[in-house]
Amino acid sequence: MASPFVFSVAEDVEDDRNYQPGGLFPVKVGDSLGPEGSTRYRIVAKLGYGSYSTVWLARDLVAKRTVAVKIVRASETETSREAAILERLRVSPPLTDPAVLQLLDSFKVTSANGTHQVLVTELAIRLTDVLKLPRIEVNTRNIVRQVLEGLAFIHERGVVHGDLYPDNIGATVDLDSLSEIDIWERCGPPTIVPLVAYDPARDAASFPPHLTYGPDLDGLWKKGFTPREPHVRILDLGCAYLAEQSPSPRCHTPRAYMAPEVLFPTIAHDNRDAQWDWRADIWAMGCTICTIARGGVLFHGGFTVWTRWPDAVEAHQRIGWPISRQFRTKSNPKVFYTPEAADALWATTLLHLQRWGQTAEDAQGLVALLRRMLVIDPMERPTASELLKDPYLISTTTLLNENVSSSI
Ligand SMILES: Nc1ncnc2c1ncn2[C@@H]1O[C@H](COP(=O)(O)OP(=O)(O)OP(=O)(O)O)[C@@H](O)[C@H]1O
Repeated sequence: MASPFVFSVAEDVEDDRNYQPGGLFPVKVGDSLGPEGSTRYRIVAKLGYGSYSTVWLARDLVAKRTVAVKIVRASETETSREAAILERLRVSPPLTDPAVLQLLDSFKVTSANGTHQVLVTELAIRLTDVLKLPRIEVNTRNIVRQVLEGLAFIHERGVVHGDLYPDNIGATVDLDSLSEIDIWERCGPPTIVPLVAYDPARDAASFPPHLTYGPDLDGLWKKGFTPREPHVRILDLGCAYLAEQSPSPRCHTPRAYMAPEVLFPTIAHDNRDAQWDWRADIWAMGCTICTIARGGVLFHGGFTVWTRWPDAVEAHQRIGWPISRQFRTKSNPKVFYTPEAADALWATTLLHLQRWGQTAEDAQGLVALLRRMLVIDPMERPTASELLKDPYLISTTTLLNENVSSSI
């Protein structure tokens, strides 16, 4: 469908065709919104957009803090599980730092396009971006402990995340000391593209006057609005489900992070409704930790040139035992597994970790932990709580301050 707007842009902003009944909430910088028609949250800047929402930096004028406001498409508002899941993961004092993004408020707003769920949460940016900032203390063991504490917390509350990969691991940033005026002064005006409808009769209330680009917030983050030791947050519960729900919903984890019990049936038999549970989170978190700790990307989601199997399938076979008979098909690549092949794959990870500043002892400890998580048979994978007792995490050796401010 062609864009109904004259100055249509394709990159780095939401698709303007989503501004129609059932679609996105029309909003712009400077607007205010809140529960029951209040004006509690003032929109300060664009943070991003996804398939179902736009996300904005906003100032909470009541609590005097800076928050993220996610406004969900009208068509998704009834079916979205995110508010219920975030509600379940909300903590109250004395538990204050659970490593899972915290919901602060939720309400609904109405526009010409319908009713939209609004989720007000803490502000968080990607952990991999935080680790590149100057003055940040990168303590890999501490970060691994935090992500596993977050995952244990999610699972103990009966939630399966379902979309774990490095972009969905964040860290807190604290802009509470800055008013909206401070932020505008520091960031300057946002780049905008006017939305001019071809059809003069198009309902002007169904789209904002312009599309807004996110400002470059790097300058702000560099000014020290993040704690020196990152406070990890597991993000994006949009694909999560309650463990008691059966059957499990479709798994949206990217292929490179998808557990074999989901990846094999999906690729081999186009079984897009394969069953999976918290054990698939353990696998995905293992791959995620490896990347965040700079052990490299373990499995690649792209397809090999010579089969219709993604590289990840081959690699899964290398680290595990041969995949079970039920997944073998004519186009299934040869089974590669030998203990030596598995060791070789892990030796590369070990090398990466050491190259990026970990001691041999720490790197070996981390690889041993990852090998416990990345087990082909889901029934053999430990829970996140069990993993928190791994020798790597309870080790009493002095933590090294691996201060690496260069890129990941
Ligand atoms: N709490 C937050 N703090 C800062 N930025 C955020 C926050 N939540 C979301 N964002 C930004 O908004 C973008 C879209 O958010 P999110 O992925 O939750 O939306 P979505 O509609 O569920 O998208 P999808 O399902 O396609 O990933 C993120 O990539 C991120 O850049």
